[in-house]
Amino acid sequence: MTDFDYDLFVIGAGSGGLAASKRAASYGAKVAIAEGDLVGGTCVIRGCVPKKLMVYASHFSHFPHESAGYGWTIPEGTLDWEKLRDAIQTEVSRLNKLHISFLSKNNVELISGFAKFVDAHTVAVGDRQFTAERILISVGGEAFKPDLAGIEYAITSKEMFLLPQFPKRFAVIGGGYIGTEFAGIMRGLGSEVTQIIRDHYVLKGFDNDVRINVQEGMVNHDINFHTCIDSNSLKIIKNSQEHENALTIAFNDAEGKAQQVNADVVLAATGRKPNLAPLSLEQAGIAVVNDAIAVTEDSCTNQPHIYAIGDCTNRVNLTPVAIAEGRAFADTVYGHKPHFISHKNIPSAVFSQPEAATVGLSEETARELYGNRVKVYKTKFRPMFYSLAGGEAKTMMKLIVVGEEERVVGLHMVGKDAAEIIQGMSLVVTMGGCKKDLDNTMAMHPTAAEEFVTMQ
Ligand SMILES: Cc1cc2nc3c(=O)[nH]c(=O)nc-3n(C[C@H](O)[C@H](O)[C@H](O)COP(=O)(O)OP(=O)(O)OC[C@H]3O[C@@H](n4cnc5c(N)ncnc54)[C@H](O)[C@@H]3O)c2cc1C
Ligand SMILES: NC(=O)c1ccc[n+]([C@@H]2O[C@H](COP(=O)([O-])OP(=O)(O)OC[C@H]3O[C@@H](n4cnc5c(N)ncnc54)[C@H](O)[C@@H]3O)[C@@H](O)[C@H]2O)c1
Repeated sequence: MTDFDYDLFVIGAGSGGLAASKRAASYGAKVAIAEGDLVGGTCVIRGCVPKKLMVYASHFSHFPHESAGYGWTIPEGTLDWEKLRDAIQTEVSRLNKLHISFLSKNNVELISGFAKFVDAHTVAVGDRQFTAERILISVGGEAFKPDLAGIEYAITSKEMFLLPQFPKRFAVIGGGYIGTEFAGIMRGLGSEVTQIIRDHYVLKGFDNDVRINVQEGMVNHDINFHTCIDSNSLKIIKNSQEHENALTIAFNDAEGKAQQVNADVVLAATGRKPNLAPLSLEQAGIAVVNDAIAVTEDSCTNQPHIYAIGDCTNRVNLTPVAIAEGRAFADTVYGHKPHFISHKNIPSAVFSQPEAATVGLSEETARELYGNRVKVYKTKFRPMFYSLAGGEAKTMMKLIVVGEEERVVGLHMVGKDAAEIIQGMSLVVTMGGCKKDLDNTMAMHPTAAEEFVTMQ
């Protein structure tokens, strides 16, 4: 028996908080979860799920010309944006209700409202206060907009799902996951798209071949690029109503020459930051480092009974990671099955067009770590689908191996079904497999994935 209202109070019902609260309750803990917005969090409400549905929607525009080579005559279609937007919101709302019902089925009490610390064992939600033996912070992150003139005219990924009108011209600032994914989505849905980035290529931090091949594919889909721009010179100007487009982005290019891009909607996809300001962390004496909650390997903060998981800790900001951290916390603290997750070799996909997926080390990082013990196998080909469909689409696959035994330390792919293929292939890296294990695996023909087991 404790004198607290709850054994565990979870702040934030997103991917991590939902997973942790249900797992802790399954071990018999008395659990409450506070959510200030819609249950489901970034991934379900304004991230992975509605984004992937938009990716699917954007693929249909390729059908008329791709199917022509296969003998079909499918007329060019038109997009009803409001219908798509509302259908996605209906699905989001179904998932929101489903997650609420999962909480109640798992005996987790939902408390609606934003929570903040009163002291190290007390949390306030509105004018109610709750005490708990342990507290888990899983408040996620929010879009970060740089301090540029006119930045208030740019929207963030959150508003992309709720656009009142579909933009004829769309511009995105940023070359990370979100900018690159939305550039592809909006192009596929019919906008004229310009992506404005600070580097030579999108997706900094990924293997260079991935970066180059994604960008080449995007250019082939008629996405305009401004690369190596001077980000200090960026500004967004609101145009008068007579102007063809609502906004103009002005900036200097690499040579210092002034450039302008007109657009109806500008997306600032310039990174995300942990959502800590409303929490009053100082009331509980919780340490923050580089704008994120500082945690140990087992997700414990500097207060031994307060834990933090997911994007608010800024380790690897992906849904499966937040879920795994949440479950590891609950298993360790309430299930007496202590374990923590490894943040190495986490597979990830960018749902750009072409799609990219990766696990393990890039060639550049592998060479830094292992020098000339690194060997690279690489292939680039036109997938069979396009032999009749036409077009320039290519698939690139790359295998990074180390040492005489040729241990596989990295796998990278750009092209159709990259995410589905790399999810399966990631097992080789996790299990410490070698090139010979791939060689000993019989190919499945005709597939694109078979290239990974037949590369010479
Ligand atoms: C556009 C976009 C696309 C993405 N696509 C992918 C993808 O394809 N694959 C992938 O793996 N990841 C993707 N991500 C990342 C993924 O969404 C996050 O990594 C994941 O949601 C993190 O989970 P979390 O539990 O840490 O936080 P969140 O899911 O953000 O949940 C935090 C919750 O806490 C609530 N909250 C915040 N403060 C308080 C408070 N004080 N009191 C009460 N509640 C509070 C918030 O309202 C929110 O519901 C995407 C992100 C974005 C923005
Ligand atoms: N498919 C997925 O798994 C997926 C999809 C979307 C988001 N996410 C997660 O969300 C996180 C955030 O995504 P993101 O794309 O917002 O961030 P990011 O950190 O991946 O990219 C931010 C981009 O903005 C640019 N930038 C930053 N400040 C700028 C400035 N002042 N001027 C011009 N450019 C500037 C950076 O150079 C970079 O290209 C990702 O790191 C990822 O963890 C994952």
